[in-house]
Amino acid sequence: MATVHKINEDLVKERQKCTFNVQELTYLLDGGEEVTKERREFENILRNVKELQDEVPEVYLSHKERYENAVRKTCILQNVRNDFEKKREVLSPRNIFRAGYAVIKDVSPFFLHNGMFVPTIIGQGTPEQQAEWLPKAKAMAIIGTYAQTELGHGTFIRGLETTATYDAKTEEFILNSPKVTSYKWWPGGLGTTVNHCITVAQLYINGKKYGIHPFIVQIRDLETHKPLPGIKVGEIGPKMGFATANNGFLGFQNFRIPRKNMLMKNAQVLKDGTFVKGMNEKLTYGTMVMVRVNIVSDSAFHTAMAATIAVRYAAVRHQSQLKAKEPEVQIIDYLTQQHKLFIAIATSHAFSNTYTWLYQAYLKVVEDLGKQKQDHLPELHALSCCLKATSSRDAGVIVEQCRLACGGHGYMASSNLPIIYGYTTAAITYEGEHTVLLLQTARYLMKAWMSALEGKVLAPSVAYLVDWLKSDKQRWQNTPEVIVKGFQHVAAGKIKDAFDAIQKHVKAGKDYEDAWNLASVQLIKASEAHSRAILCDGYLRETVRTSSSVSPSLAKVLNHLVQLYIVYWTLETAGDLLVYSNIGKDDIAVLKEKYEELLALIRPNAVGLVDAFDISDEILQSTLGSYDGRVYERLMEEAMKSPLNKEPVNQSFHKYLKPFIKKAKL
Ligand SMILES: Cc1cc2nc3c(=O)[nH]c(=O)nc-3n(C[C@H](O)[C@H](O)[C@H](O)COP(=O)(O)OP(=O)(O)OC[C@H]3O[C@@H](n4cnc5c(N)ncnc54)[C@H](O)[C@@H]3O)c2cc1C
Repeated sequence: MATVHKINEDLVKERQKCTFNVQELTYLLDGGEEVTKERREFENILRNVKELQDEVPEVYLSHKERYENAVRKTCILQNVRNDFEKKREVLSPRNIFRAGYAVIKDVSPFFLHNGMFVPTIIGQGTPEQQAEWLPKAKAMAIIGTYAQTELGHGTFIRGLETTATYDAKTEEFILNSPKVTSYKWWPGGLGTTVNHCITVAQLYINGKKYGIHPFIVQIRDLETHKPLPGIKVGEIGPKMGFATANNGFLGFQNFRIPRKNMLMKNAQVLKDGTFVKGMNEKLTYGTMVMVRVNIVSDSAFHTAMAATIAVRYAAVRHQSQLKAKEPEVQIIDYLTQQHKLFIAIATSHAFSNTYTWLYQAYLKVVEDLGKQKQDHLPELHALSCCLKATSSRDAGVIVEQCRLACGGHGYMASSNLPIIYGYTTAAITYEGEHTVLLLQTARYLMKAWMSALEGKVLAPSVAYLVDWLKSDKQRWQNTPEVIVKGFQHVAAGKIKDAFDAIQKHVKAGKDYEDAWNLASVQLIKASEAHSRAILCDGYLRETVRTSSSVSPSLAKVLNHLVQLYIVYWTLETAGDLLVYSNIGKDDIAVLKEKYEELLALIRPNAVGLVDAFDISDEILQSTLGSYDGRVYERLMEEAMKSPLNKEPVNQSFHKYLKPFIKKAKL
C-alpha cells in the first residue's frame, strides 16, 4: 500500500480558506457528477496496476528504452480500458485523454491511432469501408496513424509529392515517393509502432492529376512487423518534446494497394479508372475541424496541469520577507506571483467554456451536413482555426509562465513543467500551423467584412461587424459586457484596417495575392483580435449561463475568474482599445485597481481552484505540484533516483578526471 504522508501545513490552511465547494466545481468542469465518477474510477484502477509504476523514472532511460517502455505501458492501458468498457459505458474521450498522462509522462506512440486514424476512417470512408476497417481499428487489431506531412511540404498540402497512380488492369494504386522531399515526415507512431497508415497522396489516372486523396495503406507485416517490400519507414529522431510519440518517416517504391483502399466518401475512382468528383469536397473538413476543436480542450487541460503545479508550489514555497523581522512570505502572497498564476486558472476555464459551446456548434454542423446542409460550415471552420491557434499559443505561454513562476525548481524535469511545455507548444504547430490558421480565419473575416458593407446578414460570430458599422462607438463602461463590446470594436477596427490595406495595394496596381501578403501582418492581428473577442464573449456568456445553476458561493468565484480574464486582456491590449474603442485613460486606471482587487478576491480560493481541476498526482507527475505539498522531500527522493547517485564515485573520475587533475600545474 502506498504510504500516506502528512499534508503540508500551508496547503491545509489554504484549503480551509476556500469559500466554495471544490467538488461542485470539479463536477461542473467535468460536465457532470457521473463523468467525474467515471474518471476517478478509471484512474483509480490504473493507479493500482503495479506494472504501470516505473522503477526507473522515464527521464533516465535511453531513447530506445523510453520508447519500449511507452509501448509496454500503452498496451497495458489499452487492456485496462477494454476491461473497464466491457463492464460499463465507453469512457469519454476527455477522460481517456487525461488518464493517458497517468501512464506515460510524455506522448503515447498510439496517440494518432485514436486521434486521427480512426476519425479519418469515420469522416472519409464509405459505409462499406467503415464496415471493413473500423471494427479492426477500434479493437486495435490494426494500429494506424495519419501520414500527410512530407519533408518538403506541410502547410501547402496541394504541393504534396507522394503519388498514387491508378492501374485499371489490376485495379490497384501504385504509391511512389519520387524525391527525398516527398518522404512522409512527422506522423506519430509511424517510426516503429503502427502497421497501417492513412497516406495522403496525389492521385494520377491515365497521366492526369486529380489532386490529393487519402488512402489506407498497410505498411508492416502483421506477424513479423517488418516493413512490406516497397516501403521504407523509420523514426525521425529526438525532438524538442514528444519523446515517446515515435514520429516517423515513410517512403514508397512502386507499392501497390487495392482500389478499395482509397477512402471514397467524397471522390471515387471506379474500376475502369473513371474519376467521380465528390458532391461536396468540404465534407473532408469535418475531421480537421473536430481535431482542432479538441485541441481547445487539450489546451484547457495542459493549462490546468501547469496552474495546479505552480499554484500549489507557490503556497508551499516561502522566499524573502515583505517586512524586516517578519517570517518569510509564501510566494503566492507576492502580487506579481498572483499576476502570473491566476490568469493561468482563468485561462483554463476560458478554454473549457469555449470548448463546450464550440463542440455543440460542431455537432450541429455534422448533423446539418448529414442533411446536405452546409450553411454553418464556413463559420465553424473559421472559428476552429483561430480558436485552435489562439488557445494552443496562449497555453504554451501560460505553461512557460508557470515554469518561470516556480523559479529554479521549475526547470527540474521532475517538476514536469518542461515536459508539459514540450507537448503544449507542439500543438501550436501540428494540425495547422499557427500563423497559417490565423490567415485562414482572416480570409473568412475579409469576406464577412465585404458582406457587412453590402448590408447582408452575417453569421452570429461576426455579427458584431454589422453593429459596428451601424452605430457610433458605445459609451464606455467598465463592465464585462461593455469591455467585450470593446474587444469586438478592436476586432472590427483591425478587420477594416486589414481590408483597407489590401484595397490600397490593389489600387496601387498589385495583384490581390501580393496585396494579401503585404497586408498579412495586419490580417493576423485582425484574426487574433477576433479570437480574443470570441473567447471573452463566449466565456462570459457560458459563465452567466452556468452561474444560474450552481451554488451562490461557486457562482461568485466563477464570476471573479471571468472578470479577471477580461480585465487582464483589457490591460494587455489597452493600446488597441484606446485606438479602436471609447475607453479612456481614466477607465484604464480604474481597471488596474479592479484587477488588483480581483487578484485579492481570488487569492483565498487559489488552491481550492486548482484542486477542483482534480488532477491526480499520478497524472501531474510533479515534485512541485503534488496534493500533499511534500515539495522538498519529493525533489530529494527524485534526485536520489539518478543513476549517478547509485555509486559513490563515478568511473569517469578514475578514467579522466584524476589524470587531468594530476597533470594540473600549480
Ligand atoms: C509534434 C508534431 C507532431 C506532428 N504530427 C503529425 C502527424 O501525425 N501527421 C502529419 O501528417 N503531420 C504531423 N506533423 C506535421 C505538422 O502538421 C506540420 O509541421 C505543420 O502542418 C506545419 O507545416 P510545416 O512543418 O511544413 O511548416 P511550414 O508550412 O513550412 O511553416 C514554416 C513557416 O512558414 C510559414 N508559412 C507557411 N505557409 C505560409 C503561408 N501560406 N502564409 C504565411 N506563412 C506561411 C509558417 O507560418 C511558418 O512560420 C507534426 C508536427 C509536429 C511538430
